[in-house]
Amino acid sequence: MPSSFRLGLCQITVEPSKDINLLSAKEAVKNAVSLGCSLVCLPEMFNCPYGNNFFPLYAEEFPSGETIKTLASLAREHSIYLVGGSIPERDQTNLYNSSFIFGPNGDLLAQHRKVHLFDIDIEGGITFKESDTLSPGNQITFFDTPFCRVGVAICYDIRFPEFLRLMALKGIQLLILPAAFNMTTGPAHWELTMRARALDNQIYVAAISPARNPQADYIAYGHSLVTTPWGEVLVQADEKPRIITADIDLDYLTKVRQQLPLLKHRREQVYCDKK
Ligand SMILES: NC(=O)CC(=O)C(=O)O
Repeated sequence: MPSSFRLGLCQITVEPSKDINLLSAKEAVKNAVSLGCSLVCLPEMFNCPYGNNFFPLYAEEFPSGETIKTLASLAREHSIYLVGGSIPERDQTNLYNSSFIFGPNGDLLAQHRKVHLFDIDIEGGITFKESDTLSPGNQITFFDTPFCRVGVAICYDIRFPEFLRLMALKGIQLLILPAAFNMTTGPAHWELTMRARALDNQIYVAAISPARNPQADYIAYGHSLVTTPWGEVLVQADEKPRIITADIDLDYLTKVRQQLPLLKHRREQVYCDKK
């Protein structure tokens, strides 16, 4: 099993046109591959502006949707693992915020439906209610590669430590998080939350945002980043369209876990004790 590999994060701008978004995604994935990446990731809602008025209009069904077919053929064409950010997915009468993950032969390896819906109302900041149009998923998601076990969650899911701990206990070593924090929560919590989840689970965390688009109703923060199992930021973009890469080193992860054995030192019985 190779002990390191290169990860590519495609921070593309999301426009009102789905066609333009698919072209940007294709171009960015091609560029990430030319930089030597074998696992490539796109942002949350990369084919659709982030808004309840857009989700039903841009939603696609598996496997016939245009974006879904594009992702499968991109993975096959470049022979890569592709975490297809997320898109609005229609399944009968429900809509989900879903990530489709494809392997090097273009087969679907996993699908994650955002579990924690972003229903918030921050005074002087931002109000959003995903549950006006979306339904929640109900499970954790991970898949295996020749390099390591990879977990996938979407944006607000990262704020729930119990959820990430479940994934860590299933053996994930890298979390891929398509995400779109905003101009209120991004500056306050983006880096802190990614570093905290990486540190407490001793995993790599890669969070992929859309580039900041000041014309959008919902303005994404940008700053896609990768953190190490030690809680450091390995690489971070600014707010512009960028491709960033990171070499994920599984020997380093093992060393951190050996020297500071947090997962082994858990006292589950104490945590479950009901007084
Ligand atoms: N957009 C989200 O799902 C989450 C977010 O912006 C935040 O947690 O902050």
